[in-house]
Amino acid sequence: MLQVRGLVKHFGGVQAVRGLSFEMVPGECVALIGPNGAGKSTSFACIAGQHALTAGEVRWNGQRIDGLPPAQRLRRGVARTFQVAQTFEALTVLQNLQLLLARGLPAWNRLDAEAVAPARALLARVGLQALAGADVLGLPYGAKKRLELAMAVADLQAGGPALLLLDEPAAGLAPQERAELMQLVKSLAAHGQDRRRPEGMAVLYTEHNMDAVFGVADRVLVLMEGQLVAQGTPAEIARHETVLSRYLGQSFRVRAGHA
Ligand SMILES: Nc1ncnc2c1ncn2[C@@H]1O[C@H](COP(=O)(O)OP(=O)(O)OP(=O)(O)O)[C@@H](O)[C@H]1O
Repeated sequence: MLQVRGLVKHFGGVQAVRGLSFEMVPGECVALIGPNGAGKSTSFACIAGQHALTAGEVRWNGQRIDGLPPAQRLRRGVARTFQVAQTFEALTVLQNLQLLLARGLPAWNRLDAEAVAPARALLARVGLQALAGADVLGLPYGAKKRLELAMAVADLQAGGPALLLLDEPAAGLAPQERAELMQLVKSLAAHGQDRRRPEGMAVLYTEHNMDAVFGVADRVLVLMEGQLVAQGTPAEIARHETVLSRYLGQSFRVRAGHA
């Protein structure tokens, strides 16, 4: 279980996050939304370990993870994607994944034998099997976003409860590609990457595009001015007066499917 308690983050005099608390469990897909400057990125970065907290704590399975370096967070089953894919562009899609699964360059010589089967399985899971041999450099943007996701999941191969943190996973995608990628995200939350995680994984993502929230997330957290003003199912959030009047607006209220 992820437990965020009383998370506060100040940048000098700027109170970016002012006491955020929530919990989530594996199998849940939770979206963190809110207007520009609401504190989404800062909250995400605090949970993902990029920023030290001003106050509060972040626990995963009962243990504090705020302040832990990335390698230790990964060992506890906490991985994240970055908006800009951190790939080796001169290598193929398959080689990038093999490299991650073999845990780094010193293992390069034994890559083929040990990591090719899990790398291929993961590529199939994210719908990239046809591009396994393609160089990352020339990959279409949508495929890069899928590879980004696969690489974050590859970090979680060890098994055990997993938390996947996704920073705007579908940013920059056209509507059809966005919808397909978000269904993949939802499926990873519900079912995990393979049979070793039947309970699924906890997936927390930030998002600006409401199509990637409603119809995808199990639960939505709405931040405004650094505070959680609402949380609930998409249907509850779509009816929430404060959220509608201060963020989503009248046009959202009347759009078919969201009301
Ligand atoms: N590194 C920083 N130094 C100083 N102030 C910052 C820093 N990062 C964020 N802030 C401020 O903290 C507040 C929250 O910003 P944050 O980027 O977390 O909001 P957001 O909800 O992610 O916004 P957006 O949707 O525009 O990305 C803003 O007032 C922002 O200017």
